[in-house]
Amino acid sequence: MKIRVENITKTYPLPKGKQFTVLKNINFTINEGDFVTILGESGCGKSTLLNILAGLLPVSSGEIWVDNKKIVGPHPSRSILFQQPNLLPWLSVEENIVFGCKLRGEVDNLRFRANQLIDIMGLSGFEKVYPHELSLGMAQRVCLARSLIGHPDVLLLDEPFASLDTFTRIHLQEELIDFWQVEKLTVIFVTHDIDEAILMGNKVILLGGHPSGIVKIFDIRMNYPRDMTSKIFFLVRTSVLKKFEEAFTDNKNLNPGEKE
Ligand SMILES: Nc1ncnc2c1ncn2[C@@H]1O[C@H](COP(=O)(O)OP(=O)(O)OP(=O)(O)O)[C@@H](O)[C@H]1O
Repeated sequence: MKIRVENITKTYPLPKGKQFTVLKNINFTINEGDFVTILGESGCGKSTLLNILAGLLPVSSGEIWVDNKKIVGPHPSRSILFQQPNLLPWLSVEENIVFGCKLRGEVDNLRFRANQLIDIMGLSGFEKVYPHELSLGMAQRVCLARSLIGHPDVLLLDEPFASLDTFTRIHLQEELIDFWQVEKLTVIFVTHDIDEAILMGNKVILLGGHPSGIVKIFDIRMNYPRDMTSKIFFLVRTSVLKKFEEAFTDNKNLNPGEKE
């Protein structure tokens, strides 16, 4: 399964007939099994791009293809995880995890799969617990389990660990990498954290400019698990930062809030 993003532009309507173009002429390809991180400064349109890939937002122009099918809306084969946990408060941990599958009637092996994920996510013993009794990190693990239970082909994550403490974040980053390697998922992960982008992605798509375009796509050829203190990590980080600074300098005369 291959995702082709062909020349997409996204313009938001503003009051008084004005428009704001956030993304312009975006082209890239994601291969099956890639772990792609989308990196860029706050407000550059990362969430917009992810929501478009999820089929939750329409493009203004351009097309996105999954194999030979055009994305025209959301689909269970593309699962999305947001920054803040969004569990249903009246359902327990296990009920939250299986909720979407039950709704779609995908009940084969559901309990087995739920138990597997509960185990992998370190939630054993918390199956009957309700969301208000969970820490933020645990709630996000439940959301991750919920987004994985339907065997999605593509997992889309919007800064999923940004609000977590350092230790929980490191733990969940490791778990996600392990899961991606075992299940051979395609992952698209939005972050504004350069270290997280390089730590996790085999490809880093750097966004920049106003409106945002692709500054560069980096192939990160480092083995997993990656070591942030290694020399190679430092060198990759430096080259990503350099590109980001070049893009920023190229655009510095533009007003970041420029509206059309
Ligand atoms: N519905 C909307 N209408 C108008 N403008 C919007 C809308 N949604 C987002 N924007 C604007 O589009 C730009 C990009 O927003 P987006 O949330 O995609 O950026 P981001 O890179 O994900 O930011 P962050 O890292 O802070 O989450 C911002 O300037 C935002 O204000």
